[in-house]
Amino acid sequence: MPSSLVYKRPITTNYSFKSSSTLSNNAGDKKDLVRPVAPRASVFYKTAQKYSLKKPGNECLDDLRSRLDEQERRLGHLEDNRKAALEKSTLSEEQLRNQERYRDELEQHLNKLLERKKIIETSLETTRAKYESTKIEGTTLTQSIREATVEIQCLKASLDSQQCKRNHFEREAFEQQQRMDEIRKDIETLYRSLDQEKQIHYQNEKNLKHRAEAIEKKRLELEQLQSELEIQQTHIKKKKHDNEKMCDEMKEFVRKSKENELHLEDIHVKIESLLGRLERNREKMARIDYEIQSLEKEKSTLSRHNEQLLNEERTLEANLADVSSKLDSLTVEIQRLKSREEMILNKCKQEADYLYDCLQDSLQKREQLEREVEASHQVSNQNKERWNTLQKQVDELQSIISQKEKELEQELTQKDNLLLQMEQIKESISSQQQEISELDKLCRQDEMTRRYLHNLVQELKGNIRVFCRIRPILAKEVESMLSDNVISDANRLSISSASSVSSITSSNTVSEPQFRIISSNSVEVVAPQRYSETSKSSKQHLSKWSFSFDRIFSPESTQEDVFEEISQLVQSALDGYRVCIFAYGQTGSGKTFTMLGGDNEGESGVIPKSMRKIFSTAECLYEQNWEFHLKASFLEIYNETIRDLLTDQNTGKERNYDIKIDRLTGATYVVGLTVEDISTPYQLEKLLKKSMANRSTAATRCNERSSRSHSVFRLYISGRNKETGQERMGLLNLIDLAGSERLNSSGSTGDRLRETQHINKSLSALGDVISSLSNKEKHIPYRNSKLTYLLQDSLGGDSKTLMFVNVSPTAESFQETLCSLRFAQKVNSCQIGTARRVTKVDLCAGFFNKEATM
Ligand SMILES: Nc1ncnc2c1ncn2[C@@H]1O[C@H](COP(=O)(O)OP(=O)(O)OP(=O)(O)O)[C@@H](O)[C@H]1O
Repeated sequence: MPSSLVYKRPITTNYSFKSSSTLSNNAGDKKDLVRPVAPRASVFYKTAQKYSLKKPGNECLDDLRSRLDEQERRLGHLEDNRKAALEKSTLSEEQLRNQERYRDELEQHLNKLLERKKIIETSLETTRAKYESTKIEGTTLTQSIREATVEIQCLKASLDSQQCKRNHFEREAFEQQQRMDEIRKDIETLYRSLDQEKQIHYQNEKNLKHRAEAIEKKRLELEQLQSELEIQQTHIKKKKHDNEKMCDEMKEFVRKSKENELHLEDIHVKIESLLGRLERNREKMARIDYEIQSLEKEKSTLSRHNEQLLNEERTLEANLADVSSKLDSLTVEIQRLKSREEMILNKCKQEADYLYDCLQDSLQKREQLEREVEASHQVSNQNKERWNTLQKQVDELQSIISQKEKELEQELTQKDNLLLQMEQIKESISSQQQEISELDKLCRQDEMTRRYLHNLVQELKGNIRVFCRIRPILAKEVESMLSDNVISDANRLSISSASSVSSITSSNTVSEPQFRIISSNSVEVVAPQRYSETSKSSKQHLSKWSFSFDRIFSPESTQEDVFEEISQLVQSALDGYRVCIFAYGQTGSGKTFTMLGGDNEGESGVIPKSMRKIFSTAECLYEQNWEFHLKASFLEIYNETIRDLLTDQNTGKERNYDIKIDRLTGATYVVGLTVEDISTPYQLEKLLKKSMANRSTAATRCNERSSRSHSVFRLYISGRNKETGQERMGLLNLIDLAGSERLNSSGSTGDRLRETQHINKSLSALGDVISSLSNKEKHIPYRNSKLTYLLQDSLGGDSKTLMFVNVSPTAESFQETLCSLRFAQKVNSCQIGTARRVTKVDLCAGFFNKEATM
């Protein structure tokens, strides 16, 4: 509380609120509300200070005063605000609400003040009571109290006046509120009307635009129609001849023009309605212009639009005038076309007359045609008769067809029967196939029995057999006979080939020996005259000898005949036997020819033919699951020395090949000898050529190609049955022995003599071995020669041996022929045990391993 409190006393008598209209003008009179500080009050306050009136009642009064001042200020402020609100016609509701709030607050404050006044009154009464109770206080104090009560009364009066003011203010506020509401409503209506006007304006604008667009479209349509009219005009000009079409088009055009007229009338009506609307819009726009100045611009634009529309209307009217003028011209054209149509009608009448004449002619023609039809009826009757005959033929053909169909059915049934038969045949074929397979099995069994029987036959025939082959007289031998006057006429000789003579006629028996073949195994040899004379002189009286062998081949016998007989032996080698075939005879008797063959084609000998037989049989047996492997070696024994005919290293120096015997198997083998695998006949041919090239030959007096050595071809055959597991080990020895002539007849000396001695020694050793075997001696002299030692495993009880005794038919060779035949006779009389098949022991493998490694 300030020490000098300023009290602003309100006017109690002359204070009154001015009206809102006057308030604004008398804003400066607000100062009148503040009055100078009353001297009595200051005295009161001074006395109050003096008496230290710092009591609750004084404080409240001060507080009340300050509040009253504050209220006065607020009221003044409110007054100012109200004036401002009044000045501002667009006072917001918020402000009004604030004012109302302020008014409410003021009311509340007034209520509070009244309450506090009551409180203060009560407090004053209490203080008064206190004053009275204390009595200490002076009369001034009571006076002051009275003044205070006066003051309070003043305050009450001021409060009353304030209440009056408040009521007046409230009334003013209510009136203001009412005015404000009215203003607000007016503003709202103004806004609404503005919006409506805007909408109407926009709508009018849109309508105007639409109308303008429609007018534009119509204008374009009119232009298009105009162009169409022009096109139609040109079309009419071009197609004058087509009247009907033109008329239609014209009608169409007229119709369209009428439609256009109607369209134009519609447009006129629309334009009129638009004008009415425009008028209304103008009125509206005038009203809007009156109300809103901003719409004036739009009004001007609308007026411009109106002007444009008016212009368009004028142009449309002008177009319409053009169209109407064109219509007039078109009507003129139509009239012209009508006149043309009349002309055409006249022409048509003329044509009708012409056609009538033509009709008359056609009637005449018709009568003529009717006559022709009658004639054709007659023809058709004839055709009917013909048709009937054809029908009969057709019936006959149908009967034939039905007959054929029956035949076809029969054939079909036959076909079915045949099919059934085929099925039966198929079944029988399958059964036959089964039978064939069974027969195959039987065949294999038969093959087994065949081998057994073949072996038995071989055994019955004897394990060593002798075939005698008499070679023919050679061409060169005939020439020498002629030159020597041994024979006088060459025509008596039957020449079988360029190089040989097959036979000599009986009249020639004087000078040449004769071989009279009694049967297939016996031959009678008649000595030549020369030999008979010498034998008489030497007291030998025999002139003919008979010999029996297993088979005798005449000079006419071919290589095939010979091989046919020995092929069974070759088969034995495949069956697992050891077979030994050798050719014996003097030089030039045909040993090499028999074993290897001649120079000409078709003269292949035993060795190549045996190989072919073995290959073909091996192939056949392959089907019975037999697999064969062949290996071959080729050697010669020359002067008791072994030479490898398959080696490439013939340096000229003789290498000593030793013959060994495998103790386990009894097989002989040559240590270090070449053994080659043979899988094709070509390989064998190559091998034979190579061996022939390596074979040593030397010309002798007897035969310029005489071989002076024994050649031994050994073929090792190992076979195995994949199915049964059976194994067979065969060995085929094919030996071309050296010439067996005696020393006296060969006339050899030196090296040739030594060769002959070795040959004779080995051949006599062979004879000894055979005779020992035949005599079943304990000791068989195999070791006496390299040949017998080598053939130890193939000459004996376990092997099959065949000896060819080759003889020459010449008189010069007769002595040697006799010797050979005698030797062969001895061999043929030998019985050398039973052959045994090698099945388990790998004889060939023993040969291969040892011969190849040592
Ligand atoms: N059966 C035959 N048919 C035709 N010509 C044969 C016949 N046998 C042998 N010759 C011919 O007789 C000649 C002598 O035959 P080959 O050379 O075979 O006798 P060889 O006994 O082998 O003599 P060597 O002991 O000297 O070898 C050959 O020219 C041969 O062509």
